[in-house]
Amino acid sequence: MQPIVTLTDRCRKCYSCVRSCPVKALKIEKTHPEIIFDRCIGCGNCLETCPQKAKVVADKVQSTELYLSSDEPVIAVLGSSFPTFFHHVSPGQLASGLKKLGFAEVHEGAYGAELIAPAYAKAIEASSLPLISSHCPAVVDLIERHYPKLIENLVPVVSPMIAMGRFLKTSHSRPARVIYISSCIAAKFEIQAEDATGAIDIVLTYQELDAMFRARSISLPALTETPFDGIQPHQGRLFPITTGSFHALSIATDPLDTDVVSVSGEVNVMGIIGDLAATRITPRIADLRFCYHGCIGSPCENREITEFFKRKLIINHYTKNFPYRTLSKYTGDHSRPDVSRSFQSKHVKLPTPRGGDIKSVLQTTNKFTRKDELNCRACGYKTCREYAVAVFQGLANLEMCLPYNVQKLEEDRGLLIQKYELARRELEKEYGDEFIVGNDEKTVEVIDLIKQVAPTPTTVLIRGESGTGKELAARAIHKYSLRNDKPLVTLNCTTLTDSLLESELFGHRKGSFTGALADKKGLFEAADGGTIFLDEIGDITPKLQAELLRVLDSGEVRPVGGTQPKKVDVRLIAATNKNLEEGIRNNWFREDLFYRLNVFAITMPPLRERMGSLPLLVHHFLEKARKKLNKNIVGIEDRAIKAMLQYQWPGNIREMKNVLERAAVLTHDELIKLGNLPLVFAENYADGASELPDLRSFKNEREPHVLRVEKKLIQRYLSDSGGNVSQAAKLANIPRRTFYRLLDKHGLKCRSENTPDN
Ligand SMILES: Nc1ncnc2c1ncn2[C@@H]1O[C@H](COP(=O)(O)OP(=O)(O)OP(=O)(O)O)[C@@H](O)[C@H]1O
Repeated sequence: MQPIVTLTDRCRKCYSCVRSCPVKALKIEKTHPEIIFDRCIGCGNCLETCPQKAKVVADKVQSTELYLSSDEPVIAVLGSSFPTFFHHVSPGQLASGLKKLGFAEVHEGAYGAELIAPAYAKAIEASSLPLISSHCPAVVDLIERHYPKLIENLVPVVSPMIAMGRFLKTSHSRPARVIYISSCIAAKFEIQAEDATGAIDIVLTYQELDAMFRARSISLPALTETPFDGIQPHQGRLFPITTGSFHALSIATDPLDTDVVSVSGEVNVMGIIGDLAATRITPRIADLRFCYHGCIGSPCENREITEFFKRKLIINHYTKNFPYRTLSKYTGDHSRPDVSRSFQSKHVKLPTPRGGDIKSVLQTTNKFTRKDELNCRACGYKTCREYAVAVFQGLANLEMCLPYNVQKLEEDRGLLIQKYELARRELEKEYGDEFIVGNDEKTVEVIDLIKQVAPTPTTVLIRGESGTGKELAARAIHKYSLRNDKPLVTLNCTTLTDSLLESELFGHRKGSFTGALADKKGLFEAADGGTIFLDEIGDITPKLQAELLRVLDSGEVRPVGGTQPKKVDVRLIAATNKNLEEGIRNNWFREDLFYRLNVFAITMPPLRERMGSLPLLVHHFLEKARKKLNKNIVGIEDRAIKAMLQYQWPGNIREMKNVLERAAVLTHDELIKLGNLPLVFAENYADGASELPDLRSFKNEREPHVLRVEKKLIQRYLSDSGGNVSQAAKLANIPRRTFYRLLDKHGLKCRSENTPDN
């Protein structure tokens, strides 16, 4: 497992980590920036700067506990900055706490600096090249991964931590585990490096150790002191503070000496590395530490006290004496461990952009001239060009450019407003100011019910066959309710899958399922204060039925993947053309939900039961068609209305609306004629004509017969021509276009220009 992990659900893509990463070791994935460990130097900046704490140190407490519960002795080594983190207790109390946790021995890591000091002296003596200290693992990684040219300048010696590990492991006759406790994130990476593996088993942070004490209810201030077990360090204790490494490593310095430089902190280190790489400077030794103020300034250090106080604590610790009972195995005539180390290039070359590549990325993000390059750094890169290179190399993506995104959002917003406006106009056309048209007994009854229930908060279940005006009724209820200044949100439950429907209704939290890229409000929330209309309620699954029932009972919605419920004030209107009672009997609809919905039921009568309103409806729909088609239609002939009255309508009013719209399209007159209606009307009309004495006239009676003969003739020509329309038209001696018109008029189709199917 890598030492740093990303908690993707916490990430809010603010790019703080990208901004703070000195080597741009982050690749932007869909939901979060992911660390590219081949480039990462383990400086821990991303941990420190993430406002959401989405980047965290991989937990090593569990693996430590596992070692502690094994038969092997486990040795604790306290990093040299430990007095700054555990400054409220004495070193002896800390040692007692560690023993209570089960550690067999406690050592000071500062001794490691003393172990490597002679090797440093030798290296400095022998080298003709400017040397770079190799005790800071972040600096080593920086050189190995990003400045391989400087590898030969690294002091070929391990860090104090690895020296300690090697020392302890070689001093033990039987296998022992070594846990190093420090504030250094890079140390967690260092123990995985090929040339350093095996010396240290786990690097724990001070915070992790503190958590172990708390988990076991060990109160350090209440403990009596226990002596340390290793060799007591001296000047090594100064190692964590700036320039302290000179004392610790016995490097002679003089303030006037430009041959020895000591630098700490990212900006200074990056600067000096640049100078060294460009051979602008050639000191004898450059002592570099990536953290500001040295090892007491690392990301996992105690942030509650200042660096000045920490420095004082380290110096106090250096001058103080505390109990040590050095085990004999460490004092004997043992050999010093091998502290040599080699380094290799771990540089991964990224693709280099060519001439036009950068320009094309810049242009994609609306940067056409130098002036357009704002270099605002919101993406995390210093300049737009640096960012464009990162996009080209696949590290960054276009979404990261804030000015581009703002502009895009503005444009999208404009487009959405346009689309919304179009959709609104369409709805307006469809339902608009329209109220339920009709003066027959059943329609009047329905209108009365609507007027009664509308101003109340009662849930309404609208039932009726397809196209009988259920949605129209729902809109009327909302319109006449006290909520009409708030939204009416409608949803057709058949159009979505179960899971999408759930998230559509109740919303979802980011990451709750694939594709949930951000938090989303559900329709219940969108309808807060208003009305929600759930059409085709009979189509929702039992799981969703249960959830809906819960919402209706509690008045609270819980987004998918969320834990916090939210109160909503929504009036529910549901509609269905299904037989819900049958659903209860056959177990596809919950009885409790049915009663919850069926508080007030309105059944929309089918058209066949509203024939008294047919003339009114006809005029209403013709008026709509007139507006829609922008055609001057003044009315409809009596015969057509009578034919419509005679027709055996199913229940669907929409069908009648469509018949009239089609007629309005076909007519060349200002008047809709019987002939403009589908043939079946004329045929029916003829069959029932005897019942309509006032319509008897030669002309009226002749028309349906003529139509029938016309249809038969067309069918015969088609059959004689083997279904070929051009040939059929020739046989009939009429233009092809006229033949096609006749086919359309009689509802005839030619099978791929072959045989008629009617
Ligand atoms: N009484 C009426 N007055 C005016 N227009 C009506 C009437 N009844 C239905 N309509 C019109 O018929 C069409 C179908 O109505 P609506 O969509 O409300 O029916 P529905 O029962 O909800 O249909 P579905 O079952 O297909 O969802 C709409 O264009 C509507 O305006």
